[in-house]
Amino acid sequence: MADTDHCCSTQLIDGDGEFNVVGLDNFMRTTKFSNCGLSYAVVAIMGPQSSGKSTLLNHLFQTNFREMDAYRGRSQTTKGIWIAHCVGIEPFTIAMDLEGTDGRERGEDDTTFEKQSALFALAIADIVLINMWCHDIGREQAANKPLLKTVFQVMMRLFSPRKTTLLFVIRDKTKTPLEYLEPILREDIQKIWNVVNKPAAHKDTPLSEFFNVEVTALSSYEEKEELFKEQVAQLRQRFFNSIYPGGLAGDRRGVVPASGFSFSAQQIWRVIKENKDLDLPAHKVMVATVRCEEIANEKFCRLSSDEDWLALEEAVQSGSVSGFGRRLSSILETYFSEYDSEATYFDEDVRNAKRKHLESKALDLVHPAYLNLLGHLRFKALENFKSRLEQMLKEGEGFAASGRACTESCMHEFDQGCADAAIKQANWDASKVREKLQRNIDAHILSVRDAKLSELVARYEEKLRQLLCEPVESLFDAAGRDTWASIRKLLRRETETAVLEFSTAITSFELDQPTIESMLQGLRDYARNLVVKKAREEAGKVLILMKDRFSTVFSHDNELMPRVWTGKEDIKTITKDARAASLRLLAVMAAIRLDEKPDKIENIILSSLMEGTVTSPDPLASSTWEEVPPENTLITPVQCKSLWRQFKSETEYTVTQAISAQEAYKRSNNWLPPPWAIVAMVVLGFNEFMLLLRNPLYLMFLFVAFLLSKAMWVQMDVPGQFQHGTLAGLISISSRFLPTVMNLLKRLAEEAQGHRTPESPTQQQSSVAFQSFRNQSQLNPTSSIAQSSVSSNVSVSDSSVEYSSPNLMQRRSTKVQEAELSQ
Ligand SMILES: Nc1nc2c(ncn2[C@@H]2O[C@H](COP(=O)(O)OP(=O)(O)OP(=O)(O)O)[C@@H](O)[C@H]2O)c(=O)[nH]1
Repeated sequence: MADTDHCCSTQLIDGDGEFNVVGLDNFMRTTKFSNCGLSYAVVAIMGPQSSGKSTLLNHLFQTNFREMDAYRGRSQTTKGIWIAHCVGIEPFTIAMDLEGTDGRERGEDDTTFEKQSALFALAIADIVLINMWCHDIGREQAANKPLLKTVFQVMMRLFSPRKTTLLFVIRDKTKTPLEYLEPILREDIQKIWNVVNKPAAHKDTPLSEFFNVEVTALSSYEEKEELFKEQVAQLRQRFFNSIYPGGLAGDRRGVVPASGFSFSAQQIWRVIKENKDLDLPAHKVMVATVRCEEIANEKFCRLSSDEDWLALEEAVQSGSVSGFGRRLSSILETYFSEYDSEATYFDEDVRNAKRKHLESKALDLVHPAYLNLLGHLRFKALENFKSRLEQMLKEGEGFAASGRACTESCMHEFDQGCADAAIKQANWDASKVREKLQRNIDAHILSVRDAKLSELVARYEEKLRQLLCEPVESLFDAAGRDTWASIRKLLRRETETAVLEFSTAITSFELDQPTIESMLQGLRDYARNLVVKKAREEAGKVLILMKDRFSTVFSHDNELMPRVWTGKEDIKTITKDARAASLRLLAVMAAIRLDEKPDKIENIILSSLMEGTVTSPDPLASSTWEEVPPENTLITPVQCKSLWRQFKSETEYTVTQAISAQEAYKRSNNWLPPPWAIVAMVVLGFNEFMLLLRNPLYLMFLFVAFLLSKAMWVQMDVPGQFQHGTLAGLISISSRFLPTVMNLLKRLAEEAQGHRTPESPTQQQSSVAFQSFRNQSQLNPTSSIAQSSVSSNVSVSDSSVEYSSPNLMQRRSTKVQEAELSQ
């Protein structure tokens, strides 16, 4: 199919009824017809074949429709329907040249091209020129009669006619003036209208309801060409501003916007060809629907690939973007307003519905970026909150006040960010993200608060631990009647001080009263548990403590001086006292008495174990103490009993040792021979005694020997050495002094012989050792005594050393040494 047979005209529908979509689109593009909106008019011409239709259009609108060559005779030249742009006429006007009618009636068959094209022209055109020969007016067999009948009949098939202007152009007018011709023509038209079959709804509808009838007459183009052109030029003027009120098509209805013209024309022709009724209002809605959708889709596609939008979307991926809302609003506005301007002339309801759809799609497209941005804003606000809170807390601000201030500032910043991100086209709701931020902030505050409070609690717990543990341990070490009272007092004092300080420290957290109470109670419980734990620890080593107590009492006198078992001591009483002291310690350790409730544990223990009072039933044959709840019991009565047995068996050795030491001491002090031996010595040695008295040299020798013996006696602590038995004493003394004495005697012998030989290295060493010992003795006269005292005490408390812990041993040794040194 040829698109453009003439340079400016386009075949819209060919002789076979094929619609030239490409040609029409090309026409619309080249003439920029699509941009005309509603400001355009369509002028169609119909009439008998070779009645000069193309000639008239060409002269009227400066178009170039093909005309018949007059010299080649009358034959049909125009096939199908052609269109052309009427250059120079405002508004944009399209001329439509229809194939000529053949002047014969074809019955009621609507499928002929003649009727189809007539219906198409009536549905599309605002003005229809009916070309007719002047001599046909008033004639019964006029060629235009079937044409008019066709026009009126098809008009009935349009549900809502467009009020088309029918401009009757009388060709080859005679001298008869138009004033005479027009009424005859109108009468002819009315007659035809009257006989046309009309639907019941339009039975009495006047012609004027459907048509504006205008009549004009032109002289013959062939015979009076100049006059013809003059009249055509005048007629042309009537097509200027034809669509405005008062114009040829001033009261037209149901115009399809120019951008929908192509689609509309195609659809109309399709419906006509399918021989269906042409519901113009429905068609208009359909055209609007299709076109608005097309426009909306096109806008959406362009928005999706808009460079500004893509840049914005990318920027939002990596962080917050300032001015997001303003920039996005502007981008969206561009496409929405383009849609509005392009769809403005389409059916309002359809247009609005499609706009909403476009908005919804566009907003769906950009909404993720908005959410992304809100995510950044939320993250940023939360991070700012964290750092600000930390800073304020570092500066010493109160916790709750800092939390409030930081929350307020960060939420305000977030709100500002949201306002900046908001777009004009939608009322996006940031409240969910805001709530999430608030939740995040609250959770952070809570976690920081918990951490700070835990830190504070730990600090006070550590403080309590330091204030309570050692003093409590020390009180247990010195366990006595007042131990638990002292512990209670200590616990109360330190706990209340700590609680007071702690409650002041947590004021800035502005906690609710129940929480404060629970925390303070927690601290009190902690302190109490510390003491309980310590008490359990000490109770766990009660046997050692008892033995330690026993040793302390047993091995020291009332002035805490180490005992020397001289034989005068009442070991039985001392043992009893020491055991009683140990049992009192056991009684102290047997139960926790933090609640100041009196009990009879000490009485029970002392009477049952110490005094051996037998009562029935045995108060110690139980696993609970009377008046003491099980959780406060540290050592059950039964355990006390078994501990006592173990204690007694383990301390027995100490007592035995003490008795042995006492007997040894007695033996070592009783060194004089028996009286009968002394008498025998005096009787038998009388002569020798007298010899000594008579010889002063012997007397002097005896005196010197006595002094030396005495010195050695004292120096070597001979009685002390013999405390452990005679043999041990002899070995100890001989091992210490024999080499020295031997050397001394050797030297004396050598000197007596007068042979002074050089000293051997061994002799030199011995001499130096002897000298050092003497010096030491002179410098620290007590050291040897102290040494011997310590060794004696260690021997007494052997058993206690065996069971005591190292520090206890050290403590004991130190105590003993100190006491001895001060002595
Ligand atoms: N008598 C007379 N002849 C005319 C007039 N105008 C044009 N013609 C002649 O009529 C013949 C047909 O002219 P067209 O303009 O081709 O007529 P048409 O109606 O377009 O023809 P089809 O499209 O084939 O139906 C030509 O030879 C014209 O010169 C006129 O006003 N009077």
